[in-house]
Amino acid sequence: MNATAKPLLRATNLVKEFNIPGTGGLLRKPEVFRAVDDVSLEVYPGETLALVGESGSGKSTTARLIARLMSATSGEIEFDGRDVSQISGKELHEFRSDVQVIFQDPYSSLNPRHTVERLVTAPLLYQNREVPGGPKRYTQDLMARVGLNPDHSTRYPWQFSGGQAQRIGIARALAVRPRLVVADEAVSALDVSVQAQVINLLKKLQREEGFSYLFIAHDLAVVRQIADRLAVMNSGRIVEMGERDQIFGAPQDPYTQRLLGAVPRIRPEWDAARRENDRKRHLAAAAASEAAAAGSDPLRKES
Ligand SMILES: Nc1ncnc2c1ncn2[C@@H]1O[C@H](COP(=O)(O)OP(=O)(O)OP(=O)(O)O)[C@@H](O)[C@H]1O
Repeated sequence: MNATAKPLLRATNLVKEFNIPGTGGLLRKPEVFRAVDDVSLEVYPGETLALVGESGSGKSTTARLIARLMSATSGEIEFDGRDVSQISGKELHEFRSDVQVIFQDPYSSLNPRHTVERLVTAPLLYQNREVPGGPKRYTQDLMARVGLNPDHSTRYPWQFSGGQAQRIGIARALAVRPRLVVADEAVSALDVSVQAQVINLLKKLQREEGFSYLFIAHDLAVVRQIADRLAVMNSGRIVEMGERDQIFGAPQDPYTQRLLGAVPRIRPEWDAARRENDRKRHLAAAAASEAAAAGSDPLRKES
């Protein structure tokens, strides 16, 4: 990375703690679990920073803090030189044009009752922004850009395959011309061949638009194809950060060495439980995102 470039995003000493019910009976006090523990990172204009680590290492929570879908317990987030850690209302709306999220499961993050046209133009309409050329034309142009048939703009998400539905999610993220796209396991649910096509699409769109990615993934083969730099997370902390080739070629931290040496395998039943858990969390996050775009601040509702 160019040492003189200014970061687009800077997160400093981010901490997120969750209260979890205590074990051992009703009278036990809740315990505090620190999911994100003093995370600092920077994302530069036009680059892809991949956040990698095993399941539960805190990647998604970090992504949500950065996208302001969840409030941090402490720490700071600067976007384009401005502190956005505490913004709300109109400022938070504006921030949502700059930072968009693509979720893992398009079927649960896209409202099944809305047509592609409504889904794709909603972020603009929420922000009272004009839809250039009108909703239909704008949607169709975006659909063509993400490799979907523009004639299908009046269809619903469930009428598309998984890979196509994820392209709708990508089109929706692009509709507001963001400067940072947070891709949270955006290709993890797709078959390998579809995955490769969507990764190529994500790279092409970045070349065309010049935005940055914070790319959350546990699959190192995927990360290798897309990342410029990597930040490796373990138990809520970043244990190593650097250029992709340097980390893949000569990982320094023992955890990174283990991660690269043995991609963790999980039993199918655990995977199913994890996906269900993911699905619920993504639904909640998508609802929070829609509520935020619609004008209410989801952070106020958070316990
Ligand atoms: N709302 C919540 N309440 C309590 N604990 C949570 C909550 N969200 C996440 N966690 C916990 O925080 C830890 C980090 O979760 P996170 O989803 O950020 O990890 P991850 O690296 O993205 O893993 P995965 O790929 O499985 O989602 C996990 O132990 C998770 O169970």
